[in-house]
Amino acid sequence: MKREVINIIKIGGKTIDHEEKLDRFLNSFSRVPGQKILIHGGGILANQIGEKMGVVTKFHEGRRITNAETLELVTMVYGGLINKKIVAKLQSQNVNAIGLSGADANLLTAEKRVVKTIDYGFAGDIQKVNNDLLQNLLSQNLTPVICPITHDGKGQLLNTNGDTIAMTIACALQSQFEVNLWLCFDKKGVLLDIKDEESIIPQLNPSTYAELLSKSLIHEGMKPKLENAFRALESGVSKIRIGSADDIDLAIANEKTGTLICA
Ligand SMILES: Nc1ncnc2c1ncn2[C@@H]1O[C@H](COP(=O)(O)OP(=O)(O)O)[C@@H](O)[C@H]1O
Ligand SMILES: CC(=O)N[C@@H](CCC(=O)OP(=O)(O)O)C(=O)O
Repeated sequence: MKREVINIIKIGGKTIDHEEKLDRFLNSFSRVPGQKILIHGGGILANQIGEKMGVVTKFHEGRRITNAETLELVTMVYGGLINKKIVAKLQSQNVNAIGLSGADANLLTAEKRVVKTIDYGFAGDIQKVNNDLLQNLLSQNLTPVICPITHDGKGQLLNTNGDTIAMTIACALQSQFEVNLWLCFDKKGVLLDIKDEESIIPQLNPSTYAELLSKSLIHEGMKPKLENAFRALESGVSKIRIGSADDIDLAIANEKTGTLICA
């Protein structure tokens, strides 16, 4: 039986931070046909508001080290300001969006990350996705808009990378849907030379990815993005692309755009 297509799209901080870019993207998103889910980050705005509040956070390999104060900041910024702003903008485009964190209706249960080498603080690794909830919302024509805050089921909120949330939801839904996962960011794709915006790599497979890593051509936020993209591929997600939020129209129209992640 042919499975229904679902588009799972993630946008990052540099789109959210730019009002015009965000509006342009949401306009395109509102035209994406069929079932869809939007996952957003917001790292840049969290940094900016944090600076005003005197909360400065550190990163390790593209992931935020989240102490108690930072957790309060990101909960307010991701779960409050950004999530509600996006939902309101989508409502104005006649998309019946519903804003959620991982704690809402137990959408995403996570465990505090424990690694020997570094203390990430209140960073969460996702354990479980509430598939039934997502299916339920989608069947009522609601469009989930998910922020990068999860919970441990014992009252503790956790901060989880937005790309990781998109990947995990894509993997969880791929047994029921034909999943298209789009990780959108500020460049037109994964670049061979970060200084050359046109040096887009059209396709990446595990061996070309390993080569880029060995040549140190993947830095900062691109690391978790690609780690997540390849994990989705291993789990059988059918189509994964990394590209610009400006090109989502092209991507949905099946035009070749950005970087395709393939086996
Ligand atoms: N090879 C690469 N190709 C493209 N971008 C890269 C590459 N290596 C590092 N980057 C950086 O990764 C950034 C994307 O990560 P990030 O800022 O975390 O995105 P987002 O917030 O949208 O998830 C790009 O803006 C770029 O500065
Ligand atoms: C643990 C962790 O790193 N969480 C991320 C969540 C936000 C995010 O993913 O934002 P972008 O998509 O804009 O980068 C953070 O706080 O930066």
